[in-house]
Amino acid sequence: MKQEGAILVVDDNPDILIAVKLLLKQYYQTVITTDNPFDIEKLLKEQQIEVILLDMNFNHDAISGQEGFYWLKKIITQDPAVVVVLMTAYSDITLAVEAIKAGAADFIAKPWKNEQLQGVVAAAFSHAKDKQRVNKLTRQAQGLNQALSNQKFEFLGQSPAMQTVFDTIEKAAQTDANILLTGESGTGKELAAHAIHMASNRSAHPFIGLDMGSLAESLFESELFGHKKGAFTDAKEDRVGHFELAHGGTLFLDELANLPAQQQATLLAALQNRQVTPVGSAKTIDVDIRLISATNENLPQAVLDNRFRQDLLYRINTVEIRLPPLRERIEDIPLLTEYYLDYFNQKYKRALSITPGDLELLCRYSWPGNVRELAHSIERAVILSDSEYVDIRAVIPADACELPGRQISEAAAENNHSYDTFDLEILEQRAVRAALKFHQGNVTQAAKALGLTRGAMYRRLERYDL
Ligand SMILES: Nc1ncnc2c1ncn2[C@@H]1O[C@H](COP(=O)(O)OP(=O)(O)OP(=O)(O)O)[C@@H](O)[C@H]1O
Repeated sequence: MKQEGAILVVDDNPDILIAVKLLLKQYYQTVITTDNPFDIEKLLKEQQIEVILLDMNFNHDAISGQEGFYWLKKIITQDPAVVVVLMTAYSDITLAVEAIKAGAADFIAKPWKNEQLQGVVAAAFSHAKDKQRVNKLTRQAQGLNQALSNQKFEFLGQSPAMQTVFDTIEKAAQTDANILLTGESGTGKELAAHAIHMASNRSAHPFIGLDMGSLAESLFESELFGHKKGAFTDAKEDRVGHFELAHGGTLFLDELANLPAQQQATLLAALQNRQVTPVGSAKTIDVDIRLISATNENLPQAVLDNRFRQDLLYRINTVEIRLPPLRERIEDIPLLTEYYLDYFNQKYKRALSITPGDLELLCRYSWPGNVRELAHSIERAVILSDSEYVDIRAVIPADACELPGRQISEAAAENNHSYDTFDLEILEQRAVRAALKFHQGNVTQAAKALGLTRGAMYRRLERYDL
């Protein structure tokens, strides 16, 4: 079987070109030849070339090898990943050393034995593959660092609605299916995307997110597919696109509902072909990604309104997961409150608690900004508090505090405990411990909260060895 990849042979002698081609095409998929070194630049732009066999003298009678050095430098500047082997009829050891110092991988003297040429080309090829691998890894690592530096929270929930979400995530994560996450802003779509990635067999590879909503139209292709240096005025360096960064891993495209028609078509083509072409390059790059998309819009409606391509919707929503708004799962509010109170207590070096009355307020409020708003409200409350308790009234809208209340949300309170036992003695012991913790060891207050006299409380402390 022939090895994948391409070799370019550049020599002004047509007999040599024919001889090398006949030999190498038995082993390599693509062997290109040219007698004109001015073709090199164009050929390198048009396709991926791993190895170049380069003559050192192109003018008749030239023997210094200077031309070979000139073209060698040009090639290395244009594509540092290409491996160059220099050839000359007038070999001498000094030239060989100089060529290698100038960046050639090897040097071969004409006339050569076929086995010798084959050996040198095979070594150059494996060197080229290594270079490509290192290049790709370096570029992925840059993207990874960026992705990892984002602070991520735990993805929590104990309501039945969230249990369904977790179950679907677990099932879908094992497959390579494209997943569409829907739900209002702040319901946790990005956290869900992370959770899917971490539960998948792509978790050792990058998770790369891109917010399409904040992407300037002119940067769309460059951000997604990358660009070559000089492709447009601001392209000062080569840039790796998000598709390529996510190779082997997960690409998360957030807020993709408002893409203009042209960009929808471009995105669809990349997803269908599993290939991208950086701006300013003619070479395509194969990409292996799992796509997770997110939107807070109703995409089927957008299709009916002719704002979103139906074929793109079918491509991205193999599995659809809806993140329910927080007001549909108030059972999650106590758990989330406890988590964020802990988190911000640590962050701001405080030890604040929340009163049952304030927890009730949180459970009654409708949270239009969902969990993000809850987390921000708790952070503000921690920052503003002067006492040992957070003051929720100071951070949620005044009219929300005046709502006729259920007493502390019963659903919330009940679901905050998952019963692994109904043994009353064990439950009582846990309640006593929890009350003590809540009142920071103050026995009188804990007894009052439990509806016990101080005497009854002390008997229980003794019985449970607390
Ligand atoms: N289930 C959850 N558990 C813990 N925190 C959560 C949860 N859901 C959301 N959050 C919090 O809310 C914030 C917003 O979540 P996320 O960015 O995932 O929402 P989103 O649905 O992607 O929002 P948008 O549509 O605005 O991009 C997170 O940073 C996190 O603090």
